Amino acid sequence: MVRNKILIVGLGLIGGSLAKAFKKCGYEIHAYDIDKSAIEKAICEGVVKERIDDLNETEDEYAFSFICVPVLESIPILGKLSSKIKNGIITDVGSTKTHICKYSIEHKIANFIGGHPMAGTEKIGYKYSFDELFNGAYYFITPTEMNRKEDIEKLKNLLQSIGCKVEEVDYVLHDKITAVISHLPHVVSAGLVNMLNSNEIYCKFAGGGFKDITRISSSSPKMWADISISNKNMLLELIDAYIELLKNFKTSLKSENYNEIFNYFEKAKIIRDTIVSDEK
Ligand SMILES: NC(=O)c1ccc[n+]([C@@H]2O[C@H](COP(=O)([O-])OP(=O)(O)OC[C@H]3O[C@@H](n4cnc5c(N)ncnc54)[C@H](O)[C@@H]3O)[C@@H](O)[C@H]2O)c1
Ligand SMILES: O=C(O)C(=O)C[C@]1(C(=O)O)C=C[C@@H](O)C=C1
Repeated sequence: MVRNKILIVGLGLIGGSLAKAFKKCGYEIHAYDIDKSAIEKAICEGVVKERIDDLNETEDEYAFSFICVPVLESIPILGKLSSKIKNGIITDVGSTKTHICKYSIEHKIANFIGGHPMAGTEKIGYKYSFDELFNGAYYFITPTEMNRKEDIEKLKNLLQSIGCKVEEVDYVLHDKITAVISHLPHVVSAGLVNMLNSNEIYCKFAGGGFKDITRISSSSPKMWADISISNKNMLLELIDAYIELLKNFKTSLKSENYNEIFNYFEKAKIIRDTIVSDEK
């Protein structure tokens, strides 16, 4: 294992941004992607040193290997990598953690530690990646009983070196938190856009408010289909709770209960203003 070598599998928005941030810190980056053009671009830019053509041939030479592909693709890749990489730490960036952590426990992959940066954009692919994406962002890691304390510390140190605020959390709790603050909002945002049904008049006049609440609907459909399936049970519960909330609003509106309607908006304003004022 070489201390300064990092393997990135999936050189898209997140993998590319990690590669750029680690390269800036002096690491040598090797990368694998089914889209070879992304890697060729990164080699031309001097971000990636070497393209890996076949994961089955991966050498056990990386201090860290990051799996940065859509979540349903991540598990077979972890299977392949873990049969080759025995010394370095393997981690991922997937938006859900239960599936992959359970897989690592069932297959006794003690050098795998789940991870997930709470930073991203609605853009897709390496060309939109940038080295500052994770600077100042929360980054969940979801260690399990199997992991060695020193590996957890090594991963934390690496992530802190690129500016992340690392939070250790249980993988089931992780999927609950992200279902509330990320997965349901993406389902709702896409729903609002789908309500327009490509109607020309609605699309023409959609203004700032609509664009703000639906920015994230320009994200990768593959990434969000994978996340939805992977966090199905949490998401189903939340969709029920959200429908209930809308039903209550509907009842207040039908009866023109002004106080209830006012409270619905006031409560939201108070909570959101707190979240936004906490941002640095
Ligand atoms: N975009 C975000 O805001 C965000 C934030 C945090 C975490 N994530 C997670 O990061 C991961 C990657 O998302 P992204 O936004 O970088 O997506 P992306 O589409 O920009 O990049 C994914 C890359 O993986 C490659 N890829 C896909 N399947 C592959 C396979 N089987 N083998 C090798 N390469 C493959 C694609 O060619 C692409 O280059 C996802 O698991 C997502 O849940 C995304
Ligand atoms: O800012 C965005 O575009 C995002 O959607 C980023 C976002 C999020 O929902 O906050 C998306 C998925 C991730 O797993 C983490 C971050």
